[in-house]
Amino acid sequence: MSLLQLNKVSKYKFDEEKEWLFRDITADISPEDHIVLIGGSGQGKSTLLRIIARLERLDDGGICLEGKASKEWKPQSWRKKVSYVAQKPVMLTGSIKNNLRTVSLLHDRPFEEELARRYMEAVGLGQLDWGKNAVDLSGGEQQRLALIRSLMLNPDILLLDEITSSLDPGSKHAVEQLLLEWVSEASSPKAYLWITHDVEQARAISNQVWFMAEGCLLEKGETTAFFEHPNTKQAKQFMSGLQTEVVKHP
Ligand SMILES: Nc1ncnc2c1ncn2[C@@H]1O[C@H](COP(=O)(O)OP(=O)(O)OP(=O)(O)O)[C@@H](O)[C@H]1O
Repeated sequence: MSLLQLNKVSKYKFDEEKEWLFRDITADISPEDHIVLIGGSGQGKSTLLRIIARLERLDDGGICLEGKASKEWKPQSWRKKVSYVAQKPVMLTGSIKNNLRTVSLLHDRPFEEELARRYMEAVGLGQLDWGKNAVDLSGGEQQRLALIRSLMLNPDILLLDEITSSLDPGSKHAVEQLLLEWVSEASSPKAYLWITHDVEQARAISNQVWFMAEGCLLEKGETTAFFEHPNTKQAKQFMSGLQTEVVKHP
């Protein structure tokens, strides 16, 4: 059963007249899909995530959630079910507590303080004073707070844009563990679509891979199969580039 469908989703580059950034992306997200979205820089991965989050418009094609076209959904109802965590987190004004509460209140959900404390502890933010101004947090602390804000909404699909890019290895591992627990302990199935450039992370946290190259979704497949036997020469080249990087920067 598919939860979200992308049907020929296409986007123009914004600085090039009528040149496609990507074209005809057709794919499904099912309730228990844990997908990593990988590909070279500038392929449009973040743009695709922002389109799915309805923060940017598409130029062609369509998206359905629960079988209903996006234009039939109010943006707020959509965002209760599909929550986006940006690579560069945007903090709401005021305290950490205000950040944790506001999103729940905006979406008509009660604020579950106990749960917020458990999530904060799980990602190593248990010691923070909730009265502290959120904009004064470090980049890595803001990334984790933004993630927890989204988890508090209990969405069906999380869209995660390189959310561990500013984190030390221990904090990165803690975030991965929290997300794995979140999907395994939830009372209803949870999906995520996670952009990462970290192959080890991709293998650890996904059961599906989407690979973007040459302006399209060139490969989709089960994680182990993709990493062991990529089908396209572009995916093989991409993976060998990553291995060279690992050798250069062990
Ligand atoms: N709204 C937009 N419309 C069209 N083009 C965009 C838009 N936003 C970004 N771009 C351009 O598209 C390209 C891809 O950007 P994007 O950040 O989506 O790629 P990415 O695959 O996520 O890259 P990276 O892995 O480096 O983060 C960039 O050249 C950017 O300038």
